[in-house]
Amino acid sequence: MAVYTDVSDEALTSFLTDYDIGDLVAFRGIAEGVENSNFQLRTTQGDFILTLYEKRVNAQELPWFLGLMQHLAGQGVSCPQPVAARSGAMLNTLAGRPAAITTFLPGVWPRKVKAAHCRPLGQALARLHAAGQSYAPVRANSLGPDAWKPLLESCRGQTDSVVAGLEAELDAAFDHILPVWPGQGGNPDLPRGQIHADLFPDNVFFLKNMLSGLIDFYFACTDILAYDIAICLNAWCFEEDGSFNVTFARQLLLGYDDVRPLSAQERAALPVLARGAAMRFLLTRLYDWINTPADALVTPKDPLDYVKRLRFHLATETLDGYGV
Ligand SMILES: Nc1ncnc2c1ncn2[C@@H]1O[C@H](COP(=O)(O)OP(=O)(O)OP(=O)(O)O)[C@@H](O)[C@H]1O
Ligand SMILES: N[C@@H](CCO)C(=O)O
Repeated sequence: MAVYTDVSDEALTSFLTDYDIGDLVAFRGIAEGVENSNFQLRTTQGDFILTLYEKRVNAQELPWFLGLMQHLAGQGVSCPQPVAARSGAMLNTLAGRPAAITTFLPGVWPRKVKAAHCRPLGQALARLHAAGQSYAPVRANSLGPDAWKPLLESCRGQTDSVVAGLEAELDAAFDHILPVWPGQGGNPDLPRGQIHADLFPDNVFFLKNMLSGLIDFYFACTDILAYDIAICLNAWCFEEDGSFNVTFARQLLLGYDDVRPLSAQERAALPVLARGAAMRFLLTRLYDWINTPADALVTPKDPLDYVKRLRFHLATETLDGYGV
């Protein structure tokens, strides 16, 4: 569950007096998610989401995230739109945490991914990338390649508790990613821009088989656009048994091409970007796996799923090898 910070009725009522969103009708914590505390808020004017930002979010970066969401929504991307208080501030404080209210997006995320989800996903991702081009502020990817070795270092000595030999396996895997990473030996000229960087199924809503919106922009950053596709290949195109679903991947790429055709250089970079994406999520899951106390309210996600994905990508040199 993800309500790390309790909000009292009094604190909420006082907080809402700074906003022009009507009177409170209902308020409940949202169990899903692992990063921040989220609450659903119903007022006489409609539904909203209240987010209290927790451990992994750097409060100084929140204006960048909220500004991006506002910009994307203004460009027609269906995503939560920050609601400003009467003072004009989108970011305020509640229960001692930075807090923001955003619009509520109707829809449900797919519990079981189907091929029919993947083309609209690709289209929405490409639209996000296109709309992000006119958002000038830059945020470096704090979980990019420079962060990976330090993350593994912070787990050193405990990594093999996940699976025997994992530490040595990851040390060796770096040699097949970092020296060929775009700009570090690989193609330095791949198009860059604002990327979502965490577009997993639980961040994409569908309504009556149509994609209704994207949420959770708190890992968004300025990076290689095709890296976002590589993240989606990892998050959407593997079966529970660890096998790669070529149909899903084809649909994802077709959808992306519908809106923003990938260049040959971007396609050629996808295998190494997919390795990096698998490494990034493997490492943050590994860190959480090792550092989450057994009695914590949140169940850490299994790093092994991403060990399997990484192994698959390391064994696959070119996009032809993926069958797409
Ligand atoms: N704008 C929104 N409209 C509707 N529901 C939302 C919105 N934002 C968040 N939610 C709900 O809150 C849940 C958790 O949100 P979110 O994914 O942003 O949390 P998180 O803690 O950052 O999680 P994680 O990073 O693990 O995905 C979502 O699954 C969804 O049910
Ligand atoms: N999407 C991430 C967790 C949220 O940051 C994962 O599945 O590891």
